[in-house]
Amino acid sequence: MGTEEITITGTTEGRYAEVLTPEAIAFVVALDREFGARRVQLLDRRRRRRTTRTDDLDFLPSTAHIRDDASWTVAAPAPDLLDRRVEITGPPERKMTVNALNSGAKVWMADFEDATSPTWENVVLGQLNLKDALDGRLDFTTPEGKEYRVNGWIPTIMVRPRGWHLPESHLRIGGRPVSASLFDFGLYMFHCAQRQLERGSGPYFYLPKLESHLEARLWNDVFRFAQETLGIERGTIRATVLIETITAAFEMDEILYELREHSAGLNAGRWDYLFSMIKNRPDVVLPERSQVTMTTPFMRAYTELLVRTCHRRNAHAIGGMAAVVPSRDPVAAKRALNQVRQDKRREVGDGFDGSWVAHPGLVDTCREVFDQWLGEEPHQIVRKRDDVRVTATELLDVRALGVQVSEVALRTNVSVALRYIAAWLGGRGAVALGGLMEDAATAEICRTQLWQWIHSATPTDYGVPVSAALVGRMLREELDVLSETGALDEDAARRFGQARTLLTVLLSERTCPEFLTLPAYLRHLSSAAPTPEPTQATVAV
Ligand SMILES: CC(=O)SCCNC(=O)CCNC(=O)[C@H](O)C(C)(C)COP(=O)(O)OP(=O)(O)OC[C@H]1O[C@@H](n2cnc3c(N)ncnc32)[C@H](O)[C@@H]1OP(=O)(O)O
Ligand SMILES: O=CC(=O)O
Ligand SMILES: [Mg+2]
Repeated sequence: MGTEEITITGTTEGRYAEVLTPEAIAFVVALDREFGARRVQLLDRRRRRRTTRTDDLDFLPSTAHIRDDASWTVAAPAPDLLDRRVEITGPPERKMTVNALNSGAKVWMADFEDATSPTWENVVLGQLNLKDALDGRLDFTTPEGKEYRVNGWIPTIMVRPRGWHLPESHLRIGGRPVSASLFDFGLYMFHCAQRQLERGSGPYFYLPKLESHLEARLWNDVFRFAQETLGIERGTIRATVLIETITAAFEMDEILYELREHSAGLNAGRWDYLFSMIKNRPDVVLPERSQVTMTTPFMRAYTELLVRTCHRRNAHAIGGMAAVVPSRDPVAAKRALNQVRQDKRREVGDGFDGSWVAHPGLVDTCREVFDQWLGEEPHQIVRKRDDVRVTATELLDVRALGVQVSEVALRTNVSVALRYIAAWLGGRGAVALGGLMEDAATAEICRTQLWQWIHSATPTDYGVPVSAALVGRMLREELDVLSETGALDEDAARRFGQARTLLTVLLSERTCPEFLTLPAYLRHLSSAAPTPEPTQATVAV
């Protein structure tokens, strides 16, 4: 232990060096040495659980005592996480960081997961932007002369590290890539925890894509270790876990329990949840995205259970993303605001304490809805929702949705998956397509639906079943339209070509591939030449 060579492949020069200091790298390496093996075991457990399951999912008998025990609660909220009525999310790209900090939201979630394409540049400079924001050094002027300045008050910052499934291949210990979660978490803790504490806030996190309470336990142990190593009082870190996998929905109480000394509640990560549902129930074909709304019984069961579980443990329940973005066309913009308003009204009525928006233009709408309901109260945790009773059958009830796929739906999934992957390969992890916010979670839905429709030969509304050949033809047509209209320069054409190949491979697998971001990262980003030219640095730690 401790003698393997530490290598960084990727630029470490210029302002990168302010993030990649030997001490910061040593901290990430220490985290990975301590917890890397457990992460690998848990990923293995995920695989075994998925491939060996014969019965339907259910609440765990072994943890019934935790669910039945009414006496425990999570830690009291940190003062600046008491009122979370509107949270904006987005990648910590420099301009968007300024805009998010000026958005007027209560919380900004700086996202290294669904909204970020994990190029070396994005993940390291994202950390730099966070550090600069806390040092008051974020202001800049574009070459066109537009000034970006952070106004006085800024939202509470929460950081979402990448999920347990992803490696960070640019930092290796003895040739083995470190965990991307520990890389993102470790760099932020190292550089920003103390800075946050000095301004009266703290190191706060969102934890994505957990599949079990054992993964929450791992995070809790990571938190303890980090606090102890950095000399920060135990219980300072706060973390909100996204419930966005079907297996985690059965372990909400257990996840809160594992993290209770650091917990800041749960969030309903609806898009990944839908993705997880499609992956875990390949036999049950879901209709197109727009038809599976939050009032669909199995989605409603999940959010109702989430609110009840959180409030019973004095924890915040945070709502999800209405994935529309305001358009420049006034009619479409009004429609988008109405859609967001309706979504937030449902959430606040159900008991959520706050919710997410994807765009600064939606902050006011979300706040108005919550203001109207909450008034001066910071949250509604007193509403215990004892009326809610949700069974395993209700969580899994996707039977009633038997389908026929329309040509429009099929083409939309093809187009969104292709365009999103191409954008991601070019370094953009979130894009607006057809008035909708598309990120890794929504693109995964498109991609897994295509897989599911092909593999179950789902009937279409124009008489032929969905097949690989049909999807292949649509992919070609989509690319033809793009090149005929001159939309693709040489670089974009290359990325679209890579996206098409990747998508074709993913759709032809016999079992539905776990994630698109993992093979995409390993094929295209992990050794991609960063700008400026890569250096091979060996760091002494
Ligand atoms: C399923 C989930 O996990 S949801 C959470 C993860 N996903 C996200 O966080 C997505 C966040 N949203 C975004 O990334 C963006 O809104 C996009 C990509 C969808 C659309 O962005 P754009 O195409 O730039 O939209 P638009 O042109 O309307 O933006 C107007 C301005 O608002 C800014 N802006 C838009 N969204 C955001 C945001 N979320 N945070 C900060 N600034 C934003 C833009 O940078 C732009 O700034 P400028 O006027 O200074 O140039
Ligand atoms: O992360 C959020 C989601 O909906 O997925
Ligand atoms: Mg998600």
